Amino acid sequence: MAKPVSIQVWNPSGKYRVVSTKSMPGTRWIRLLTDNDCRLEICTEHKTILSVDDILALIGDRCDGVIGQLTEDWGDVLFSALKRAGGTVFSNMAVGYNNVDVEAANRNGIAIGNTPGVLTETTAELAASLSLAAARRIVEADQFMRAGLYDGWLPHLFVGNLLKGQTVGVIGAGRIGSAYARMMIEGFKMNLIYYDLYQATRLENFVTAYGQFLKANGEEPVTWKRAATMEDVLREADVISLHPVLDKTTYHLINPERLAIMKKEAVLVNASRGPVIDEAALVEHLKANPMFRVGLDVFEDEPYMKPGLADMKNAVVVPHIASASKWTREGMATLSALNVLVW
Ligand SMILES: NC(=O)c1ccc[n+]([C@@H]2O[C@H](COP(=O)([O-])OP(=O)(O)OC[C@H]3O[C@@H](n4cnc5c(N)ncnc54)[C@H](O)[C@@H]3O)[C@@H](O)[C@H]2O)c1
Ligand SMILES: O=C(O)[C@H](O)CO
Repeated sequence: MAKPVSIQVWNPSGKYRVVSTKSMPGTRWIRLLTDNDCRLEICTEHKTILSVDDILALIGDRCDGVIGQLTEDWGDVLFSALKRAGGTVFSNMAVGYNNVDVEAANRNGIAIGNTPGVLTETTAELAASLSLAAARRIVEADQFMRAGLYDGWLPHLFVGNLLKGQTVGVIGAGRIGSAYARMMIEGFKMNLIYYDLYQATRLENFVTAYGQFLKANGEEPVTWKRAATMEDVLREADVISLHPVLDKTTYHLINPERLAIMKKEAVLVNASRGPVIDEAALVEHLKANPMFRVGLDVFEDEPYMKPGLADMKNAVVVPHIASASKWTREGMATLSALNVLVW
């Protein structure tokens, strides 16, 4: 028997019972559900990551739909419990759904929702921020100032990488990868090399048109190249940002062999999913190559970092905040509620 978990109830007399495993930003999502005859139960347990048992207790004997989080393990146990409780929908408050066993959901007749689009620009902006922070050593320099170590301008102090005219590499040129590429191209006049299973035609057309615009204005045009292999991107790019989905084709996509072919002074950014990088191998690479820098929003064993990573000055690390703007998080919450309602 699962232990009961604490909840807050909205619209207690609502016909449909919807559970949200976390409180989410804004109030629009709550209004959407309560206006549509849902009794909403929001888990208020002081625990960052809920266990399968906690969620089983939340689902209980009768539940029409659940809004859940990327930190939860949505597999057969939860989907069959939701089905037994009369549920038809699980809405993941994230675009990435590697925490969801889609086959198990299908077997149990549960529809799945995710939240693409509303987080594209916010996530791309964080990837761009990490690119700059790593290239220009912002965090190291900030720590140096706060430690009272600055005693005057010096020619060698925190020398980093210039982006203008360099090559930005994107692996996974979908919504976020393409938005990030545009930011780096428009903002810093970088040339693009990308690898994806599919052609990013709109992105290519944008770079072509922007290159023509620059040329017409007497500036060096930017260029694009679709790489035949991921290795081509790793070899050629000065800044590489990872934006693929996490699945078995992208697990440890960055491994020791691929790290070894990257430029010694390259910047590597990951705002996709932690396991896309072999993080232990990355720590070794950072130790051996002090001019190689990374910006990481995601980690292989979240919330933990692999031993040694926190000590590396050439790593900028933030706690999975790429989609954390107010507008986006409220949008994700709204979309999560709508995904429940359409079912
Ligand atoms: N850090 C965060 O907070 C955060 C926020 C949003 C999204 N994400 C992650 O970013 C991912 C991408 O989101 P999106 O909205 O751009 O999705 P998307 O589906 O638009 O883009 C993913 C791209 O990856 C490509 N891809 C798939 N397998 C590949 C492979 N083996 N090699 C190269 N490319 C491959 C796809 O073809 C697609 O173009 C999500 O799945 C999620 O895991 C993380
Ligand atoms: O996949 C996602 O949406 C992120 O990791 C959180 O926004």
